[in-house]
Parts: sequence; C-alpha cells; structure tokens
Amino acid sequence: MFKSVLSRVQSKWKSYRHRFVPWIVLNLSKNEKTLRKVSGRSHDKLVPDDEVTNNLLRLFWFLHGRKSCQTSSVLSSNDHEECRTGEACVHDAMLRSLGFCIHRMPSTLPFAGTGVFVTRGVVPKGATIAMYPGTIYQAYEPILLQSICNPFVFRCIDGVLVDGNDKGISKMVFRSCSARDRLGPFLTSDTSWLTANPLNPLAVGQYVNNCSNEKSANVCYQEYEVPSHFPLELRQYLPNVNYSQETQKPLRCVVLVSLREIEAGEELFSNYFTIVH
Ligand SMILES: C[S@@+](CC[C@H](N)C(=O)[O-])C[C@H]1O[C@@H](n2cnc3c(N)ncnc32)[C@H](O)[C@@H]1O
Repeated sequence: MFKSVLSRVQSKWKSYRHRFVPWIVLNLSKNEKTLRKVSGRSHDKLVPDDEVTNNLLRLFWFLHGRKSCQTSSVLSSNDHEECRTGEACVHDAMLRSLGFCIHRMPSTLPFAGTGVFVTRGVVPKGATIAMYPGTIYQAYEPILLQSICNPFVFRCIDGVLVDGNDKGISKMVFRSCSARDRLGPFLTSDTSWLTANPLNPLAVGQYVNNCSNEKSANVCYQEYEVPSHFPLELRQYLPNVNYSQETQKPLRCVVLVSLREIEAGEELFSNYFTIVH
C-alpha cells in the first residue's frame, strides 16, 4: 500500500521536468493553469536544431566582423564611426543580424526583480531570442554547494543542470572552467555574461521570469547541442561551459525560442513548469 502510494508520488514528481526546483515547490499550486505539457522529449523542440544554429551563426559572425573591424588599423573614418564600441555596438549587431534587441530591465511584475524585454524591432515566431548561460553539470555531477539558495539552476529534460548564477561561487566556477578549456589562442566560451554588458547580447535568458495566469508565456526553453561543425573562432561567444573536462558529449546549451511574434516594449515570460508525459 505504502509502496504503491510512494511510486505514484515518485512518478508524478518525475514528470515535472523543469525548470527551477525551489520555484516549483513554492508556486506550483498557485500556477497550475500555466503548466506546459509536451508528449515526449522529442516534442519539446519548437524549432529544429539547424535553425537555432543558423540564428546563432548569423549573430556571431556579425559580432566577430565588428570585433575584427575594431582591432583593424586600416579603417576609414566612416568605418570607425560605424564601429561604435561596447554595449551600443553589440546591440546594433543584434538589431542588424536578427532584427530585434533584448535588454534586462526591472520586471513589470511586482516583486519579480529583473526581467528581459524586447526593446527594438519585432521578434518573429520561432526565433532564437535568448540563451541560458551557465556551467553545465551532467546529471551525475555534484552541484550541492553551488545550488544552495540559487534560483538560477535550470534543469533540462534529461537531468542535465545549467547554473546561470552570475554571482558568488557559481561565477568563480564558470570562470575557472572557461579558462581551463581554452584552446591555445581560441577561447571556447564567453565569460562576459557574468558582467552587466555581455559580449553576446542573447546571453541574458537566466533573467526571464515565469508566466502567470495574467501574463502568458511568449517564449519557451529548448535544449540545444552545439554541433561539431560549429566554427572554432565563434565558440568564444557561447555562454556555456562543461563543469567537467571529461564530458565527452557535445556542449549542451539552452536557448529560448519565441512562441509568437513579440513587439518592442513587451517583457519575455517563459514557463518554469513542463510536464513530459
Ligand atoms: C531564474 S530567476 C529570474 C530572474 C529574477 N527575476 C532576478 O531578478 O534575479 C527566478 C526567480 O525570479 C523570480 N520570479 C520569476 N518569475 C516570477 C513571477 N512570475 N513572479 C514573481 N517572481 C518571479 C523568483 O524570485 C524566482 O526565484
């Protein structure tokens, strides 16, 4: 009797595949209506991986071109004017390559801290609108210390965890893994998401808030494996790194994909709860 109740509870818990465990425990009862249901792992993808790759490459080549342009000493004065530096420059690159800009700002929800907004352009449905940065832990790897009081630990469908906290021990772990994995002159990940001005402007997905009964989700999470043909010189813009150097699998990233057209001024809302049948 006890065993059967326990196994029913266990199977119900296992079907809650995401996303932020402390949030689920505290808020599930308030937000039952906002559950997202998918009928299997393969059905959790809104757009094919190739499309995500193409979106990322479009932005990253643009950022890379701008970087080379800034370091070149043979620019005309016009080129120099084109090549503005810092935050304005990366957002310009985003607008030109993807057709929209996103920014972190105070959320429209009370007591929800920071959120992410579309600030310029229009995001079409199915676009890769943000990335969830952080250290990647395989399901069997220890994350206890880093996960204490950490609302940024994201759980993938297969149990892989992404620690997107840009402070404290999480920040130190990311920096150290990123330095460890560089290949000679090539950086294979980007640490600038740990600052206020990420080099890759998509890398703010960890600040997207949960939808509510009033504000429905306009983006969803999608797991993405970086393909082996991803150019080495563009990996420096990827905001993820493996915790363990021994991980043999392709690098896991999590992207946020738009569920509908989103206009400038709208805040992004995801769904922290997904049930996999
Ligand atoms: C992954 S973080 C999102 C970023 C967070 N807004 C911040 O400023 O750090 C998750 C935390 O955001 C807050 N949050 C997310 N969605 C919310 C909502 N709909 N209402 C209130 N707080 C929310 C909760 O504190 C939650 O633990």
